[in-house]
Amino acid sequence: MSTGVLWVATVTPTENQLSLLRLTKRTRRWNIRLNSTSGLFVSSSLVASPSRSSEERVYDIVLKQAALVRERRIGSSRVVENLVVVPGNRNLLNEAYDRCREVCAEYAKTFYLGTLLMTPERQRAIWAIYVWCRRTDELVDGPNASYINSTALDRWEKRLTDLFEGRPFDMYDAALSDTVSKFPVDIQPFKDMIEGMRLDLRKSRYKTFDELYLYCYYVAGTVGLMSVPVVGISPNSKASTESVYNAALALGIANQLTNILRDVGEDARRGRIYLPHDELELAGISEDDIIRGIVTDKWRNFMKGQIKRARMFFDEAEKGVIELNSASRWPVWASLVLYRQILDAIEANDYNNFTKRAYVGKAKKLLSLPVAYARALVGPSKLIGTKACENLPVPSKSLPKSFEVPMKPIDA
Ligand SMILES: CC(C)=CCC/C(C)=C/CC/C(C)=C/CC/C(C)=C/[C@@H]1[C@@H](COP(=O)(O)OP(=O)(O)O)[C@]1(C)CC/C=C(\C)CC/C=C(\C)CCC=C(C)C
Ligand SMILES: [Mn+2]
Repeated sequence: MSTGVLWVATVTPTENQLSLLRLTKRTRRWNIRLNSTSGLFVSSSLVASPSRSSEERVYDIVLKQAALVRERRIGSSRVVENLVVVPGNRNLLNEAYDRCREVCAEYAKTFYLGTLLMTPERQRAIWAIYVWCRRTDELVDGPNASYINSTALDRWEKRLTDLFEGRPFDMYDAALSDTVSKFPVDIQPFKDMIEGMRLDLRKSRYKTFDELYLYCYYVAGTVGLMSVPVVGISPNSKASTESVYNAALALGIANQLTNILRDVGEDARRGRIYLPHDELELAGISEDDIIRGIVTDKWRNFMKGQIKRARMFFDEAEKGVIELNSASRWPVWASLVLYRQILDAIEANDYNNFTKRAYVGKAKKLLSLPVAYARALVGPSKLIGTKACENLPVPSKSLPKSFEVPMKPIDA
């Protein structure tokens, strides 16, 4: 493959040829699509699905997750068979969480640092969720990936159901089993992440942004939905639960779009293109151009549009971070600020994401932490979204406005 060749096109597009991004409230939430007026791009989501767009379908899941948590139908009442906390088990559980901490500290150093500000119960829970996500991703991306098929993923899902029912298979599962018994975390986003891995096994091209959006939800938006019940919503928040979940989903999507844009060359070498084919076509970029890895003005312009879209998802996510519990805001801000900087790094590399890895240097990372900290000092002040729950006749005791306190003491 002729990688590393930098070719600069002589044609410079005018500003109005660059993609514009629009925020429409068609479905009560954002519908980010590339503008068709320039002739470079079309809206992909509606072209692809004559029925309901992925955004609409995913939004239904968001609503359901928010409702489940509001009604407190998940989490605290679950029966945990094998994890009845007797004195001996408490040590085992501590050890299980400790292993999760080690994995997190090893694989996600900066993020791990951020979690240290959270309450001990929350950090342990986030480590356990992190480890499960990392292991799930490793199934299809790790050293044993070539042995993984849908049957293996079915087995992994069976293990997931078991651990949610209090029958963990190993130590890491035991930590998560304990976490999901203490925090109102639902199984659906976990199942959906496995679905994303299934999709990854059978699909290597995405026709439209609508298709890509669904993939991003599966592998990353789900992380946002899993995390909110643990990081918790501030007791001072006046925002609706849905709007916070929506922001969390947006953060996952933004992170994954960023991942994709950073790894275009690497993914293409693995035979995968996670970019909307219709948008590539309209930009005049062929698959072959991507495989050959040539940076042209067409490519730069295409990338500008994609980066702009990813940033809009980050902006959407920002609105929700301020609504989170004070102690959880710092790690979330830190992860948001650091990930978003990868987009700056792609720009700094003159959009050569074929052969140059966009990364945030150590110094920049360290500088970002106090920035994130300062941002985390700002808590909820304004209303975001509609307060749908306000009109519901719910007894106040059963409606946790925040999850400041875990459902029951961790080692009780
Ligand atoms: C209101 C509001 C904004 C709340 C915040 C909600 C929240 C905490 C969201 C977290 C979002 C987040 C960190 C998403 C991760 C998205 C991601 C990068 C997914 C990656 C998928 C596959 O990627 P790919 O294979 O293409 O790339 P790699 O080369 O493999 O990287 C993942 C790798 C899936 C697995 C995800 C993880 C291992 C990360 C899991 C992280 C957590 C559970 C911690 C989140 C918590 C905090 C406090 C940031
Ligand atoms: Mn991966």
